[in-house]
Amino acid sequence: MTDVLLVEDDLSVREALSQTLELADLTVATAGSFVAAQPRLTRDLAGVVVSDIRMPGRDGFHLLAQARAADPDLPVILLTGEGDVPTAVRGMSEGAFAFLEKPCDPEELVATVRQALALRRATLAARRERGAADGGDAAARMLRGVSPQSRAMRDRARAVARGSGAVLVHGEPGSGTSKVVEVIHLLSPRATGPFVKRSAPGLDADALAEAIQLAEGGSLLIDHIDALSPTLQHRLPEDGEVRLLAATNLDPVALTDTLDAELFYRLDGLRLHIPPLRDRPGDIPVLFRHYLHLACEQADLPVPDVPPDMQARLMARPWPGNARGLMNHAMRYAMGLPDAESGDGGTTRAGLADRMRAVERSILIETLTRHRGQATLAAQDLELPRKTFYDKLARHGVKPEDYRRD
Ligand SMILES: Nc1ncnc2c1ncn2[C@@H]1O[C@H](COP(=O)(O)OP(=O)(O)OP(=O)(O)O)[C@@H](O)[C@H]1O
Repeated sequence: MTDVLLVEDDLSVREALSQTLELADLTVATAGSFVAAQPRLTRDLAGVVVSDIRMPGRDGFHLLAQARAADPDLPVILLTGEGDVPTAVRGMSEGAFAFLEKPCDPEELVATVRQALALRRATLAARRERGAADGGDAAARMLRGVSPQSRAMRDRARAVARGSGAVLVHGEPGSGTSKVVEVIHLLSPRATGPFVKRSAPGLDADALAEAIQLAEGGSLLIDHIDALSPTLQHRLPEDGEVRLLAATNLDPVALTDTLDAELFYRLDGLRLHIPPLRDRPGDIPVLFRHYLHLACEQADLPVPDVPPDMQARLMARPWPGNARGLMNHAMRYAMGLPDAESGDGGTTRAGLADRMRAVERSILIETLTRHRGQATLAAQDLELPRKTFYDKLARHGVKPEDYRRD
């Protein structure tokens, strides 16, 4: 398998670069021209491309265009003469992954290639995953991610679902704890029974009793179990009619402070941990693209390109809000809004009117979703007269009944 396809017409430079890469344990295939490289530029190429710009005949820009035509996600690193800023700017605007000046600093070359390769591997794994997800189970369909951690998490969810005792899912805020709990229910023999979800903060005895009744034959999720009052901890369902599934954003060790020992050990029997997104960067491009597609679909906007260098930057960020933070970021990107976290100017793909329209549409949908499709409540929430609200819905082709949940 090739890690790097190196395209360089000068034999001595080609050999020197090859050696640098091979010393870093990278597998290199070489080509002396565009024509020699062309047949290898395919969607399946498991490596990345490093190419000189100035070559007799078709140059590095032709090669970049050819690579992007074969696969827009294929990272291409271009090499140019010292101080050639206009060429570098052109290369980046045409979608190069990175630009390096010759003679290359070996460390910088290797680091850039490794970064591009990590992205390439994540892209190819995501494609395989997408192929496998069609027709897969709830874990494959609902829990996106191609990292080994995500695979292990899906397997663990399947194993936990087969059990019958209470379950504890823990992970940082926004990492997907409630989503994973839902998947566990859907994979369990109780999948045909109800799935009832209640959040511990603010839950009182009557509401809990009602939830237990509703969940008969199915599962009850108590989200943020750490906030459940001591009295209610004794009123949770016993194993039997209702399966208790709990989620928390705390470390289980901290739960011993707030949970009754008996409940703690009951939950401790089947535990599942969701690693933070920063520990599984391979999942970032997949999740980002997934949410970008959803956001564009919702706002009725064309799906923008996600250039490889942007994907690499996303992978390098710490994502304190985990999957939820990434999802918000994808929504903002879809609408061409500035990036709140990195402070850059964002994109200006759509004109102001289009972006305002997209924002309005997404606020209408979000409000309707929150009020479970009840137009009157949504209109009140947005402080709009009913008629104005309905006019806006009609203009955006949004139907309240699509958001109704009973
Ligand atoms: N692996 C994943 N694939 C697809 N979507 C995911 C994944 N993990 C999380 N999400 C999405 O991220 C968002 C946050 O997930 P969820 O609400 O389950 O997080 P949480 O840990 O319960 O957060 P909190 O406890 O802060 O409310 C949801 O919209 C969820 O669908």
